[in-house]
Amino acid sequence: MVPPSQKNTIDFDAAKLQRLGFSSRKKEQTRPVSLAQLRQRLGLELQTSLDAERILNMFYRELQHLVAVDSLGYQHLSSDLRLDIGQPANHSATYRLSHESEYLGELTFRRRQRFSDQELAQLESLLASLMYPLRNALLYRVAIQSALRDPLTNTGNRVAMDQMLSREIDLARRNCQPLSLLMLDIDHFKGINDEHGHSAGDEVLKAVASTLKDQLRNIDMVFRYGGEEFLVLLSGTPREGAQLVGERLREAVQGLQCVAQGKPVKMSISLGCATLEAGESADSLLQRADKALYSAKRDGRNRLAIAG
Ligand SMILES: Nc1nc2c(ncn2[C@@H]2O[C@H](COP(=O)(O)OP(=O)(O)OP(=O)(O)O)[C@@H](O)[C@H]2O)c(=O)[nH]1
Repeated sequence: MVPPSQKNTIDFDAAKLQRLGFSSRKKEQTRPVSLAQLRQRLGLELQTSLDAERILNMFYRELQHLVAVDSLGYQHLSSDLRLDIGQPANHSATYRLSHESEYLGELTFRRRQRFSDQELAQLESLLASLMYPLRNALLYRVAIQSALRDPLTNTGNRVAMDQMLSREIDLARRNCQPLSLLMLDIDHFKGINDEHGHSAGDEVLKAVASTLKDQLRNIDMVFRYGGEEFLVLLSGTPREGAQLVGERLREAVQGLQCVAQGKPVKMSISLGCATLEAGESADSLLQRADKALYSAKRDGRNRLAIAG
């Protein structure tokens, strides 16, 4: 994604923080403050963002005024959030965070020297300032994620695909790297629905999606493009590599053993593969992949065709 022009951008967080007396300059950051002062500062500063990573980074930075720590680790697995700031060290203090029985993740402070009881008490007191901002950030993250995911297959949806595709095209151009995509469609899916029922059809969609995700390194690059159509984005991958990946996906789906109402469900996919050309738009790349998919269908299905 191209960063917004500096000229037209007001960084509200930075502007607000400077007005409140929080400068990002290193010298001022290390000046010691009292626990009460720091809690007040954190109370103001942490509410300036809804981004969990940013909030934890601010917390880590401000924390140094009172208790110097070498690193801060955080994880909230169900939000797929994991963060390590600073340098590893052997002494640690870990806290399981929760608010009104809502789990908010696990936070670990690390340091080369042991923490004294007084320091631990201070850290615990500061954690209270983190609770609400972190909880809001986690809720925001869930909302954003659900807006970008297809709930049935847990792959990216069309909106996510559009965003990711234009970002990947920009990156591929900037870094002079190849970018390929596979457009794939389940063969005779209408027949599966008709013969086994719509809910069996849904199960097939889920099974295919999870096979695609299992076979690929980066699960964020699988999108449900239409009813029974998926799109796989392969960054840094030239045509030959994409062809190999496509064949692997085709074989994996063919090998799936689904059963509906005691009867086996035969499954296969057809794929169209296209690799970004110099100066090509996202629409043109998608169209070429779609055309290739169409010719794979026309030539008998359960096969991969390469775009011209
Ligand atoms: N179960 C289920 N079916 C869906 C969903 N979305 C689309 N479909 C069905 O997918 C079928 C797609 O049928 P077609 O476009 O004719 O394609 P096809 O039968 O796969 O035939 P080919 O692509 O030519 O091999 C339609 O019957 C849709 O109703 C969904 O979310 N769940």
